[in-house]
Amino acid sequence: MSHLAPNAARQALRQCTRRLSVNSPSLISCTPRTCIATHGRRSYVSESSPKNATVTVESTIRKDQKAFMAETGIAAKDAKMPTTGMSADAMMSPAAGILKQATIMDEGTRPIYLDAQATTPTDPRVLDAMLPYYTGMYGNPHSRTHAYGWETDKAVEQARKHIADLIGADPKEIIFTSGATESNNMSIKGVARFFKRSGKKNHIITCQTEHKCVLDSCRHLQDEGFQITYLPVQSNGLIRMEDLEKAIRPETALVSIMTVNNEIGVVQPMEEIGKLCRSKKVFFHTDAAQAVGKIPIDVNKMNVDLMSISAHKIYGPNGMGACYVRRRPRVRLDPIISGGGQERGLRSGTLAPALCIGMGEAARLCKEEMEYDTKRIAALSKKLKDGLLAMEHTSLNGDAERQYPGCVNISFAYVEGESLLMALKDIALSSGSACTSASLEPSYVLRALGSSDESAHSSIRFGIGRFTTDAEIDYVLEAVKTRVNFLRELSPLWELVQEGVDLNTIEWSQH
Ligand SMILES: Cc1ncc(COP(=O)(O)O)c(C=O)c1O
Ligand code: FES
Repeated sequence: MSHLAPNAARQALRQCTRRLSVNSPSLISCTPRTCIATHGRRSYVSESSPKNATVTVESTIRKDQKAFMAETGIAAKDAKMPTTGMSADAMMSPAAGILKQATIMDEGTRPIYLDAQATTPTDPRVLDAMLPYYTGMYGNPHSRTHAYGWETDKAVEQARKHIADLIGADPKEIIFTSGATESNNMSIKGVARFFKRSGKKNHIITCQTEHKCVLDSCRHLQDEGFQITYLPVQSNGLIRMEDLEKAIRPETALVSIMTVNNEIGVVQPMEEIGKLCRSKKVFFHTDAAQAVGKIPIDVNKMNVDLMSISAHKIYGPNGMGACYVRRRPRVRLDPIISGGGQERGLRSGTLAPALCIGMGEAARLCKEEMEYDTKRIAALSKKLKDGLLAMEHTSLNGDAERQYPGCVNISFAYVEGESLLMALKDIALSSGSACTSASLEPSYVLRALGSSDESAHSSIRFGIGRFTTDAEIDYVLEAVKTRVNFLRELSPLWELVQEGVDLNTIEWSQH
């Protein structure tokens, strides 16, 4: 049974505003129960287990929309079905057909969301867990003298336990932060500055394909006199263990290598790195923002000493994260935020209970549903990858085996990435990380893999998440195929390729 009283306010909050497809009727909202019946989305009402929901999750938009229309009385003419094939007329009249379909959407409709690495939608069950801590239960969890403080503290500690359980840690080793950016700053600068004070070590090893917040933290430390080694990666995106071993020196304080890359999804050899670092008595930090909750993580098996986690990548709230800091052997670090000494003195400031509790619930759900989510996401990923790679001149970026399936990065040769993104406006996609998406520079991650500027420019990241549906993938596949073909037809280079000209043999005149 649902644990929530069915009053009007709750009903309103439970209304789902998610749109399943670009062509869904505008302003859809529904309660979880009607939603699961009509739109195939997993219910967050507790009596519905994910297993029971499987049958509806895979239902098609077409069927969903018929049911929705019958239920809401929306006339068929008002609700367009997603077209899974282009009409001959549209193909004949490209500008009027193909791009129009991409850019002109009914008022209120939103693109299909396929950018799960940038952020994930908050799971309604997470929001449910958070709400009481924004209203009645508003105590400061650090207040020790009354029940308001005690009840909030209890819930915050329960959340801490859920996060610890997800990564095989002790709850005392979880420090709440504002996100993975802060956790990365805290780990890298904190360990480095501790060692600098003790005058012992002044060297850090990281990797060229890390997230900007890791690279930038290292650059700041360089200004403070630290030496940094930026390890290269192989063409599959993985580091070479020999390179790491060679780079470790007696002065090395920390190795920071991410678990899952946010642009290409490759999973670095965590256990091997951890084993090597432990044997050399070097602390091992990992940015696991894209890994925790998605793949099994055990900080002890991996010999990880510090780990950065983000709540909004696991269907939890934005502006929330955690840092795992090992207690045995104890990791020493200087705090970057000082004050009242909360969070073991490592991160002062009053906690935001609702955010902590939301992150805890998100972690609990990830653990409980990881097997189920992984199966679904892997199946959708396979379908997408197989479909896209069956097109001419497309290639997968990153190692095909050691890759988190929810992150699919594909290069479409002879198509300019920005043009393709513009032609795919009905799908929310990105060519790389959200924080660098405003820049027209080719991705530094793909460049580190050895991609040419052109190839990096023509790459798109497809991020599949918990709420992505089979019908959405069908739509995306068809749309990408049609629009890539359309853009290629406009490209003079493509024409030459079709004529059998090897572009590498052409000497371009300089003007
Ligand atoms: C690998 C990686 N590290 C760090 C971050 C930053 O996380 P947050 O938004 O929680 O600060 C992100 C998200 O953009 C990420 O993908
Ligand atoms: S509209 Fe909420 S998922 Fe159906």
